[in-house]
Amino acid sequence: MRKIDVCLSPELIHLYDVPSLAVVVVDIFRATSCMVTAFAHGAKEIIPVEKMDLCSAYGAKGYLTSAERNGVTPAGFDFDNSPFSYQVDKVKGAKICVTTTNGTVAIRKSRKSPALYVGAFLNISRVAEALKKWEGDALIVCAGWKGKPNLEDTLFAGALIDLLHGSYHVADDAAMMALGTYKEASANLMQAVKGSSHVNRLLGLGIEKDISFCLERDVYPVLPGLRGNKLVLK
Ligand SMILES: O=C(O)[C@H](CS(=O)(=O)O)OP(=O)(O)O
Repeated sequence: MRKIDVCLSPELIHLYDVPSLAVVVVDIFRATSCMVTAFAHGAKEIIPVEKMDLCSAYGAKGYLTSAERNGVTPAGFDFDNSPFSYQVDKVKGAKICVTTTNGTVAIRKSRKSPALYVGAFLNISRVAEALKKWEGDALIVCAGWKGKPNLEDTLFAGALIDLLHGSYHVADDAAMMALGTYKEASANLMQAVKGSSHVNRLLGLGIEKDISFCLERDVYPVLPGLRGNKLVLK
């Protein structure tokens, strides 16, 4: 049977043979939740970049721009890092360039995967369907926070592995840990993330509604994936 593993932080990605694996990149709070929301509202493509000046350069070429560092958006960009900001008409048909603290770093480090998908609770069943069709092994890459693992991305990894029961074997301890953590928390994810470092940071910014929205399951049946340097709908 195929194997599925979890990379708990992009800092650990050198331990995995990414070019041979389908990869699901996840940054629940909030980059991949925003990307899924943007595609569900009609975005045509999203270019993830690591540097803010490159994001601005895409703006000069006609892209809408989204930037965030430490939860805050500097002046001069079109979107912040809230999924609610993408639920607007101007997203329809838009080409968007995005840079965030953690999520876009995880995507760049995973880009050699032959099948890279963007995952969130918002589209988790759609991602599971794609992995069921993939014929090889798979890896869930958690964006974490500045190189450290985090709870919410680990919970997503466990939830996805749970959905793939019978299709994939758990490959290693990180995947076992994610699955066990999710099973313990699944009855009330909001309760489970209370007190976690990322939730505390976001609460400090006054954005509690983002937290509960990003934990909702299967709101948007869309599957963003990487083609070249762009995320597009698969
Ligand atoms: O805006 C977010 O949710 C985070 C900000 S921070 O890293 O927690 O300060 O960025 P993301 O890249 O989406 O993790």
